[in-house]
Amino acid sequence: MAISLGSIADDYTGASDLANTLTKNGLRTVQTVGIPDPSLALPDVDAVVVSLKIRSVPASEAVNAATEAERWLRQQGAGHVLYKICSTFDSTDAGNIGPVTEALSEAAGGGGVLVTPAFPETGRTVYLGHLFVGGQPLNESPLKDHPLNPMHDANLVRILARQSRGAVGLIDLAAIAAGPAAVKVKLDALSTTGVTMAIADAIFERDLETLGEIALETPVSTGASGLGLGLARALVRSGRISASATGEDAIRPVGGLSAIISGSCSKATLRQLDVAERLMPVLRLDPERLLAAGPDEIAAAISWAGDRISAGPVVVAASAAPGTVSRLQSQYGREASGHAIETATSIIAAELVERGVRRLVVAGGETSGAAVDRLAIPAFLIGPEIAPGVPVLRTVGNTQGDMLLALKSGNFGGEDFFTAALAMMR
Ligand SMILES: Nc1ncnc2c1ncn2[C@@H]1O[C@H](COP(=O)(O)OP(=O)(O)OP(=O)(O)O)[C@@H](O)[C@H]1O
Ligand SMILES: O=C(O)[C@@H](O)C(=O)CO
Repeated sequence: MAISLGSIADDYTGASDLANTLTKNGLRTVQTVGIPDPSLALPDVDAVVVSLKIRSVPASEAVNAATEAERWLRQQGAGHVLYKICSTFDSTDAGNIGPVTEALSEAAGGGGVLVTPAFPETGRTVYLGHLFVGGQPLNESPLKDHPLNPMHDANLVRILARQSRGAVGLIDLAAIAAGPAAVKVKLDALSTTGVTMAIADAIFERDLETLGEIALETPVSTGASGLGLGLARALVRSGRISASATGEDAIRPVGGLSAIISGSCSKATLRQLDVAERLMPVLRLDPERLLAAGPDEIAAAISWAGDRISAGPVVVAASAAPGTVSRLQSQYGREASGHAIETATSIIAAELVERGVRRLVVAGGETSGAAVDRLAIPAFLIGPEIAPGVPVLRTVGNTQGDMLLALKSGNFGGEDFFTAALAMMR
């Protein structure tokens, strides 16, 4: 297998979002969970997205995991490696976007790296280095209340500079509108002044097509699904790939029971849970009790779900509104509470799979990572799209047999997302 494009995703929902975009743009794509064991038979594909869980870990850990994945992707033939970050630039002043991007670039011999989280299909645009989420600057959007990385600055040049060793520049919309040659001139000019990473503006898909063409000439880029779209279209335009992917094969029915697990506290997920409550049984976990009386609260949730699940899908959610989340965090600490809740939701997910769940929806990037790790699923084939950024996934090499999953990024999906997902997972 020689692949054309490699990607390292900093969380699992982000990986499936990117894999969805690559598939929609014609690239046969597989999503692996970490670096796959050599014994895992992967299908013949154009692109591999390695899912890591490195968005909220210490920077040195993220750098080590990402550089190891980069080495493996190069061994598979990847000429270009995209570091997939969140379209809302989820990170803190300690990292990890800057440190990982710099490490990947150094491993590939250096040179200026294009960085853009723009993903216009989901309302993420970048103008003069400022990230907008829908109509709001990042720091006024719901991301200001994110449980793990509250975003209080919309200026990506500033944010990236705070977490990086090298200088950060800007490639503005004027350069991008002038086409690939102008972007290349600007990137080269910035590199000669010592800039190692350049935030690139992008508002429309055509901007990302321009960026994709130039990124493909470099060994490494950093961005969200929008840049993936640009790279995929550039590969197809160049004739290196024949755009044959459809995703239909991945959606063959698996049967079994179905369940939804949510640890996402994003505004979109909270609304989706309210809507689901009218249609199916929803258990709201008590996070306070989860932290104080962990195993008992987990056992009670498993028993509640076990009593209902043969009659239809059930939802188990730790999700709460920003005020409740910050009260819990001030009592137990941000990382400790997040980690304890992820552990609880992943145990509940695994127990439900033990009891026959084969169709599983998980909401939240960290929550999905913890659940998929506990289930020890090695890889996914990418099926059709449920909502922008969220495909149906079919397990590859899963010891429990074939399962269908949907890993939903917190802010993605319409208010009926959960029923829409289950309707596509038979
Ligand atoms: N009630 C709660 N109080 C405090 N933290 C919570 C609560 N419920 C869930 N969490 C934690 O909040 C974090 C939510 O992060 P997660 O990445 O899963 O969702 P998200 O941020 O909405 O999704 P994404 O990263 O895909 O946008 C997790 O660490 C989870 O354990
Ligand atoms: O890019 C996005 O917004 C998502 O794929 C994601 O990474 C959220 O966790």
